[in-house]
Amino acid sequence: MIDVQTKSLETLLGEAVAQAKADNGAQLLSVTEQIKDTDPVHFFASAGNLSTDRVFWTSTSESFSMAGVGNAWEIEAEKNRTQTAERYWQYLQNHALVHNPYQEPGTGLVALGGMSFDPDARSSGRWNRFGHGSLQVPNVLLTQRHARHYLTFNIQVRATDNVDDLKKWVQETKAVVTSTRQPLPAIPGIDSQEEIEPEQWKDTVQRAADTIKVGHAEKIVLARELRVTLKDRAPIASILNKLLTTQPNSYVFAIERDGDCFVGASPERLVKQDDEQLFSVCLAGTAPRGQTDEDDRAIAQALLHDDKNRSEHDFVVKMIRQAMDTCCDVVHVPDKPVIHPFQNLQHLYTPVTAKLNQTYSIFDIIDQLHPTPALGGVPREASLAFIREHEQLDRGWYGAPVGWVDNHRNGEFAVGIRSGLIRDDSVSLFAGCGVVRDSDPEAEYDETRIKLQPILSVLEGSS
Ligand SMILES: C=C(O[C@H]1C=CC=C(C(=O)O)[C@@H]1O)C(=O)O
Ligand SMILES: [Mg+2]
Repeated sequence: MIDVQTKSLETLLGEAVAQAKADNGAQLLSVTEQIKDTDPVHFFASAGNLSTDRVFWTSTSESFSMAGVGNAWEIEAEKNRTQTAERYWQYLQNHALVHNPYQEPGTGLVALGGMSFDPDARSSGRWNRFGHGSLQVPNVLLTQRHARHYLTFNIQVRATDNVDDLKKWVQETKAVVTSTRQPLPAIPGIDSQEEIEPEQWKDTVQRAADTIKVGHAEKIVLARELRVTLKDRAPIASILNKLLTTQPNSYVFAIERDGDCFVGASPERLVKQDDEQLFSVCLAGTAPRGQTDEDDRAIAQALLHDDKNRSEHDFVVKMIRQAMDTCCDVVHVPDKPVIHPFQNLQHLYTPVTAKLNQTYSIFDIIDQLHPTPALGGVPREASLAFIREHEQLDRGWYGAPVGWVDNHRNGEFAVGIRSGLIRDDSVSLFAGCGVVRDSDPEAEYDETRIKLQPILSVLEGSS
C-alpha cells in the first residue's frame, strides 16, 4: 500500500518536473491521499513549526474542517477582487496538475482566504499583511469530513527540482503536521482591555439614525472595536479549539498572514455553492438569550414581532433576493424569518436557496452580495459613504467574505463577524449593529457588547 502511494507520488513529481522543463517555468502539482484520523486543530498547531501563513475553516454544524499551511500559490488583488480571483483561479485550474481520486468537496485543489470589507476605506496600516483580497492554495491542506481525513500537497515544481528531494520534503512535512498530538497551550487570559471611544461611537449611531430620518439612507451598519491585551502571546490553535467547543452552528475560521491572524466564529453564511445549488442566509435582528426556557421563548417571540428588528432584517432579505435573481434561475425565499439561537444571543434568520445559472460562478455571487445590508446598509453606496466618513474603525477584513473554493464548483464563504485581529499578545475585537430610523444608541451599544462576549470569554480563558 505504502509502496504504491510512494511510487505514484514519485511518478507525479516526475511528470511535474518534465512539464516544468517543457514550459521553462514552474508547474503546480496537487496530490491528495486519504490519511489516518488527524485532528485539524492539532494540525494547525503543529503547522506553526513550518510557517506563519496558516488557514483554518470549520463549519461546526456539518462536521467539516480544513486546515492548511504555507503558500503554494496566492491570488492577490487590490481593487476588483472578485474578478481578479475568478480570473486567476480559472487560470490555475487550467494549468495545475491535479491528482485527486476522491470526489469529496474541499479536497484537492482548494483556495482559502477572503477580502477586506471596503477597498475604498482609509487604511490604518493594521491590516497591511492582509491586503484587499487574497486567496491562498496551501502547501499542505488537511480536509476532514465526518470520520474521513484527506491530505493534499500542493507543490510548485521547478525544472531544476530533483524528484527524490521533493519526495523527501513531502514525507518530512507530513510527519510534522500529522505528528502525535501535543497538548495545546493554555490561553493566558486578559491583562487589560480598552473600548475604543464608546461615547463617540454612540454619537455616530445617533447621527446615522438622524441621517436615516431625513431620508439620506434607510439602514447603516456601524461597528466598533474593543482592544484587548493578553498576558502572553495569543495561542491561536487553543483559541480555535475553544471557539469550536463553545460556538455551535458557526463558522470557526483563522486566516494567518505572516503571523498576524484574523480569527472568528461567525454565525453568518454569505453563500455556499454545491455545484449549481446555492445557499445563502439573511441574518439581522438580534436579542439576548433568556435565563430560563420560558424567558428565552418570550424573548424570541418579542424579537419575531419587533418592528425595529424586523425592518433591519427585511432590508437584508430584499437585497439578497435581488442579488440572487441576477445570477440564478430559481430563487426561493420564505416569507417570514425564524429564530436562530446561538450561544448567547438569537437572530432573525431567513434561509435562501437558489439554482446558479451555469454562466456564473461563486465569485459573481459574492460580488453581488457583498456587503449585504447586514454589514453595509441601504442604499449600499450611501451607507458605505457614511461608514467611510464617520466610523472610527479600520474594518480591514471584519465583516467581509471569508471562505474557500475547490475545483469542482464547491465553495463556501461566511461573513467575517464575531471576529478579531491578533498580533502577538494584542487582539482587536469587532462588533457592529444595524442602525435604522428607530435605533437607540444605548441599545445598539448593548447589542454590540453581547456580540463581543463569546470571543471575549474565550480570550479570558474562562468559557
Ligand atoms: C454586524 C454584526 O452583526 C450583523 C449580523 C447579524 C445581526 C446584526 C444586527 O442585528 O444588527 C448585524 O447586522 C456583527 O456581529 O458585528
Ligand atoms: Mg441589530
